[in-house]
Amino acid sequence: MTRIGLIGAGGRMGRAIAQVIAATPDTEIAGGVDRPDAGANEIAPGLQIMAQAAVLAGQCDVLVDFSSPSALPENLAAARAANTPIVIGTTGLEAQHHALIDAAAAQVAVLQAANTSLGVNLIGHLVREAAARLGPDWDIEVLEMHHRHKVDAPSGTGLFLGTAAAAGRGVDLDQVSDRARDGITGPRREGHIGFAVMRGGSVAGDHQVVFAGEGERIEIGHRAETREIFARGAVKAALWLAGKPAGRYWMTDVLGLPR
Ligand SMILES: NC(=O)C1=CN([C@@H]2O[C@H](COP(=O)(O)OP(=O)(O)OC[C@H]3O[C@@H](n4cnc5c(N)ncnc54)[C@H](O)[C@@H]3O)[C@@H](O)[C@H]2O)C=CC1
Ligand SMILES: O=C(O)C1=N[C@H](C(=O)O)C[C@H](O)C1
Repeated sequence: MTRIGLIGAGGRMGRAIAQVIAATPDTEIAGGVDRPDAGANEIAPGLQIMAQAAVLAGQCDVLVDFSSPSALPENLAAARAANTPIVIGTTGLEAQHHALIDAAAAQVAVLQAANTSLGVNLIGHLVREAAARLGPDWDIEVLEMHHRHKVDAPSGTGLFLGTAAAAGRGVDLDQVSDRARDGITGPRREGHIGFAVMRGGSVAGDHQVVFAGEGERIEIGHRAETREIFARGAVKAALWLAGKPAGRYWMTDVLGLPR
């Protein structure tokens, strides 16, 4: 039996993951953590949501964190103190968060993934391949749309796909990223990777990478029809990570895809 501790348990993903755990053999919810003021009381009948990740970390085999970037330092500290592996699905992470993840991964198993679905991780590979094979005269744009409640932009997945495209070209995304265009922008900057963001309704997550050449266009995309696909991937990742030695792992390791 693998006991999973859920951080962000009262949120949309926390609740979706709890449902997948309940339907997965030999897996159970050890408990859940959320902000005391979030208004969520029970993660499942009789299983109270608690406030401290440090307590939960000592009661489970693996932590799964879909909460907020501001919670990450405390969650990583809890994982380290209890020597409990942790899956991080939270997005909106910045350089300082990745530095904390790297430091934690020296001591405990950490898997961070902006998107835990099979489909997105597969297209990440296809995008890198396409970018590597197409010349610099093919302009690359990343488009994404999400539900009206999403708080970070571009999405973690959009940035993951942009990073894959940049890696295919052998460049650093930070050096070539165009995140916002407004007003008299001037012509497109050669070699840059653009991002366009839409928010509205209940969209679970749409992503498209467009390679625009002279007279033709290639589009590699993915549409999430339900957040259950992320929840299934998160549980799969947790079961894979439980018991692993310290290190930084990737969703591609779980899915048997090239890194
Ligand atoms: N990796 C993936 O495949 C996916 C990642 N996400 C990401 O997961 C995160 C959560 O998404 P949703 O569930 O839609 O958001 P949500 O807002 O519904 O849930 C987040 C939960 O975390 C809780 N939380 C916030 N700060 C906390 C803290 N300091 N300690 C404990 N709990 C805290 C909130 O109270 C809330 O209940 C976002 O960053 C989102 O982008 C979402 C879907 C898929
Ligand atoms: O907030 C969401 O909902 C999602 N967030 C992740 C992201 O930022 O890429 C993954 C998925 O697209 C849904």
